[in-house]
Amino acid sequence: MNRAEKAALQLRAVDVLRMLKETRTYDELAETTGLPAGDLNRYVNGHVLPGTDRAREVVEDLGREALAAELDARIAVDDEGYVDNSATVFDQPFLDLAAPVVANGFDFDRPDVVLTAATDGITLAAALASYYGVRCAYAKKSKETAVEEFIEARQRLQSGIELTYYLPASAIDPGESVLVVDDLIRSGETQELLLDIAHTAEADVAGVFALIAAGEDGIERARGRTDAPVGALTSVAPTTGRVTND
Ligand SMILES: O=P(O)(O)OC[C@H]1O[C@H](OP(=O)(O)OP(=O)(O)O)[C@H](O)[C@@H]1O
Ligand SMILES: Nc1ncnc2[nH]cnc12
Repeated sequence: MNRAEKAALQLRAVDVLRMLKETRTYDELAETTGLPAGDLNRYVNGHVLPGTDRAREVVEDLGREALAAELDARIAVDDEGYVDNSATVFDQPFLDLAAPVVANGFDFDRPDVVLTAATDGITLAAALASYYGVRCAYAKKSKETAVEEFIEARQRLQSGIELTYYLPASAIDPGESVLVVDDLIRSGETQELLLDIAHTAEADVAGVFALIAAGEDGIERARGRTDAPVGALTSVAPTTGRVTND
């Protein structure tokens, strides 16, 4: 690891600790991390940087587990298994703090573009794009006025309804690397449409990520479409109720 990579890892660890500190006292943070409260205080306040080994532990293992627990505490699941994750997707500062943990915990290569589907994936995609310092793009269910050329992806859903997503063709250049993200993956149909868009754009796929997997079908479906890493931070049981897709 060269000096710059070491510094980047140390700074990411500080980001993770700051995210965890949002909802904890220093004593609680010491309990979560197994690190002394005094050291944690110095890291969080930016007076001292954690050593490389500590930084790696914080970023790769601890951060991911703690973030998953934080996410679980923020989501509500109704009796048919539908997820209300407004407390997460409406909280941009939380997602900004989550981004380094996601980026480092899932082995994604740094993309050129983070791609999602409007609407609920947008804040997560923005947080990851900002973390990587790259563009964020979102496909929509309608064509934006004044855009001349679109990439379209259409699919007939399990429900029988046809769904089309449109992305301005200028959003992704051939040969660019795309990280496909969404707040939630259930059937995987939305992610598949986004992967179709990446394919039409002649882009490479850096990975597929969702904050929440409702069942395993969507993750498996995405894995069938790419060799890049595919993952979700947490999972809930699949829906039991009527399947809707508006
Ligand atoms: O894996 P899937 O079965 O495709 O489901 C996941 C998709 O469903 C939700 O979006 P929705 O279509 O409800 O649109 P919204 O983001 O505008 O709410 C969610 O934000 C994902 O994009
Ligand atoms: N909020 C949600 N919960 C579970 N499955 C879904 N599929 C689409 N939106 C969903």
